[in-house]
Amino acid sequence: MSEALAIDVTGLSKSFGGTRVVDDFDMAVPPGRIYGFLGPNGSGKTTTIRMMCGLLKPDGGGGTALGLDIIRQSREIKARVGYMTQRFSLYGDLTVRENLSFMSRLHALPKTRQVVDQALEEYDLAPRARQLAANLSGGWKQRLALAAASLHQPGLLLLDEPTAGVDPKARRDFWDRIRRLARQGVTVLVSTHYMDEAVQCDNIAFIAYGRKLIDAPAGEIPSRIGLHTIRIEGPGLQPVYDALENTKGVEQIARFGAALHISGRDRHALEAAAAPYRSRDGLSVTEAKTGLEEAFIWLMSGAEDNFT
Ligand SMILES: Nc1ncnc2c1ncn2[C@@H]1O[C@H](COP(=O)(O)OP(=O)(O)OP(=O)(O)O)[C@@H](O)[C@H]1O
Repeated sequence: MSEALAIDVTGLSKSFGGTRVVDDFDMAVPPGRIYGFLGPNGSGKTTTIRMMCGLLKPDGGGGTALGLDIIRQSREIKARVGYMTQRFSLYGDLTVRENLSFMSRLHALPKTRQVVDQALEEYDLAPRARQLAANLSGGWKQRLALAAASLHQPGLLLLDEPTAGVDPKARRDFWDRIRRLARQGVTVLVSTHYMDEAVQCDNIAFIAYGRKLIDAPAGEIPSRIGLHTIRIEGPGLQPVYDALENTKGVEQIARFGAALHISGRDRHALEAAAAPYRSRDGLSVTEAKTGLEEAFIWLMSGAEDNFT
């Protein structure tokens, strides 16, 4: 069935200088999915993504990307991958049009002018066609980078923290475009540290110290971990924070604006920890839905405890 999957890899491993940075990694991604990769710095997200797309040879394991063997057919896969990094990787001293024309030639696309005109139109870049790329704002730079990365109509799009430092509206526009590409069948792999990028993904793989700790639809992650959360809201929360930090049943405590979110896997112990505050004047104690953010903070600190 591997033809039907955009990515189908098993047992991938990679070491650098004797240190194993990816260990026994499996993944199956259907086409048209937006897959987010989260995890601490240096946990192996980029290395994993690069191996899955034939950009880096694994030491062990194997599989297919777009139905092609990631080791033997890496050259063919590379031609069908679009790559966008968080750094602006185009030429600042070329215009928007010149950058796209350059990319078109790099991919040896027929009818460069037509392809470039179409991309300028599709990405609303036509009014800026003659502007130097260096002079574009952050949001427009990312839009140009996405237009350039998808010019050759790749089946796989790799995004490395694509909207870092971009304003909220430009982020929203950017993600609308990513979803449009996914609807057209493009499989998107995103490595990110940003919660607002993570929530845009269909599935999320959480990677720590080279191992995949969870791989699930974004909405299912909190329940898969089995984390419960209680919200305590009101004035003067610092003493409450200090007391709950060391209370049995409270595995995690985090500030959310003017509230505290306490989380733990043992619901009864968590409720018992919060109980004394229910009767405190001015405090409101309510059950809250565990969000992705709490789930990731929990996964992240668990990974630190287990692997460092
Ligand atoms: N070409 C390389 N040579 C040597 N070490 C490398 C190489 N590429 C990555 N590493 C090391 O492998 C580890 C994993 O790196 P990787 O970039 O895959 O992590 P990451 O999860 O993407 O990190 P970040 O979130 O910081 O981008 C790091 O310790 C990194 O320094």
